[in-house]
Amino acid sequence: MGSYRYFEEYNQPVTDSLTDNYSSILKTIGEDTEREGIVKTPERAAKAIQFLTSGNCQDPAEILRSAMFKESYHDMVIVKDIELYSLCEHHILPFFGKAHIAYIPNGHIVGLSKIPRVVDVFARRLQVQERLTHDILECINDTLKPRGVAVVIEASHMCMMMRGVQKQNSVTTTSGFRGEFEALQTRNEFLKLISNDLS
Ligand SMILES: Nc1nc2c(ncn2[C@@H]2O[C@H](COP(=O)(O)OP(=O)(O)OP(=O)(O)O)[C@@H](O)[C@H]2O)c(=O)[nH]1
Ligand SMILES: [Zn+2]
Repeated sequence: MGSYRYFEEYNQPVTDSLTDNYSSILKTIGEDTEREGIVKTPERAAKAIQFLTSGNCQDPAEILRSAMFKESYHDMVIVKDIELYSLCEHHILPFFGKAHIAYIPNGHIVGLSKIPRVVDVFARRLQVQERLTHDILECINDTLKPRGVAVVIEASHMCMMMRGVQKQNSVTTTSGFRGEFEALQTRNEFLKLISNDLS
């Protein structure tokens, strides 16, 4: 691990406050908060939601800057099939899927693991898929200043599956392109490579 500090500990006053709130939610939906299986649930949920929103207090640009290396390689770098789990800001229900990210270096490459870490920082916030896509795109563009950057996210939304419209198989795709990926040929090369079509 580089010098950057990732999520390590829960904030006790925040945990206490969330625990009280989850306890009243459970009572409101008719649960007995003293029964064995549930007695510790408010605290567990308090910790879970802190972890799932921990990206709010992390700086993704700092993560990238912590592992940027001077290098003359100037062809496409693709990290694909990065699994992501986020929470939709409308229902606080999960959406999950994959991110595919590419950039074309402009004097600097970045430590490969830092790309999924940036995805996690933006995913661990209340999000919509469109903003998540652009957050990742702009962060890599502004920090690494590559010749181009591309982000594609494919995700399923639990708020459309477990409730509401109840569609189990729909997948939402969002994308963003900057710099050299705005040219059709480069963009198509990236899209072909992430589609597993290597012919
Ligand atoms: N654009 C976008 N919409 C999202 C995302 N996540 C959830 N939504 C949508 O947010 C919308 C909120 O609409 P509302 O009509 O206020 O909420 P609702 O009554 O719960 O809507 P239904 O889900 O249709 O029952 C819904 O259409 C959701 O499908 C996202 O990442 N991007
Ligand atoms: Zn939702």
